[in-house]
Amino acid sequence: MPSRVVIATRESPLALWQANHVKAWLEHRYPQLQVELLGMTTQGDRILDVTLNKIGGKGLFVKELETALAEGRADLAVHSMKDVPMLLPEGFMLAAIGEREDPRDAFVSSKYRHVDELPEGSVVGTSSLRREAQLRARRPDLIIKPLRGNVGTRLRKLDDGEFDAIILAAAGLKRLGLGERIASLIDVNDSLPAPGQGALGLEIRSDRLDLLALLAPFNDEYSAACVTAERTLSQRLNGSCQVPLAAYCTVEDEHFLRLRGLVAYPDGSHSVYAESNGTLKSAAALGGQVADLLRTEGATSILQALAHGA
Ligand SMILES: NCc1[nH]cc(CCC(=O)O)c1CC(=O)O
Repeated sequence: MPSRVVIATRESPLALWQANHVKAWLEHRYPQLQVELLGMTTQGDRILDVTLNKIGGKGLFVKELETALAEGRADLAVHSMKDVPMLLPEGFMLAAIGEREDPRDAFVSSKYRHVDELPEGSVVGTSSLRREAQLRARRPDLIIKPLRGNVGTRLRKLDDGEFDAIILAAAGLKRLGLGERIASLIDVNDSLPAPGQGALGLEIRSDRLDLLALLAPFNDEYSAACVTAERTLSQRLNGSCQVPLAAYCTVEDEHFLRLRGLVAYPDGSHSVYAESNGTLKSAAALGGQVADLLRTEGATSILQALAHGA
């Protein structure tokens, strides 16, 4: 067992909170272990002026961290599972997926309590095609404008009056102690969450078996099964940030999984939905099954239309 571990982390307040959360867990579990953070700025943090969807998506936030692992400057990286590509590069693996925080999207506004209270033509900030599509389906009158930056930046833009409301992940706000900014939590059936939303994952180099044993107890069996089902669904449909795709899995009565999936046109005009149940042990198969159901319902034509710039 190592005597010291270094955690590679982005330097946004949320990333630092998450890295410190894992550091505290390690120190509590292994009192002899020395734990340090290695902060770094990723390409995704640097390019703030372009909508991420257009420039390569999720990988931008994890690549620099993986380089630090590859070069031995750090031992593990802590990620929001929502930002982790389904296929990790050769030589890397997830050692554990922790217990999930609230997976819902949050409606944030100081003027209105709920999406339904927004007057016609209100301006809502989100850069997520998934959130946009589901919001437009319910409220075609809203004006949806892009919103980038870390959680603090996004809240500042709301406070500056650029938007009447914004949509953020509840998990990030709660972790940062900003839960009081949530006007209301959006029901998962109105805004089906992104694959992995609210869950933390620990990434290591595949050859670090010593770390695997150390980190295994961080894994939460239920959260890991759900995130596996959601991410498999996404992968089977070639999901990425460019695709308005939602996948949300819950554990029903302790040993059954219920996986819901949705693919939608960003303009909210049309969407397909599917769900199915499976066992805890067959999470990946369940992901594949719901992906197949979505294809049967017409997901492929939506995805093709989007790929061709519709
Ligand atoms: N896309 C950025 C991102 N990645 C993870 C979270 C929130 C925390 C989580 O889902 O674990 C956020 C912010 C947001 O979507 O509001």
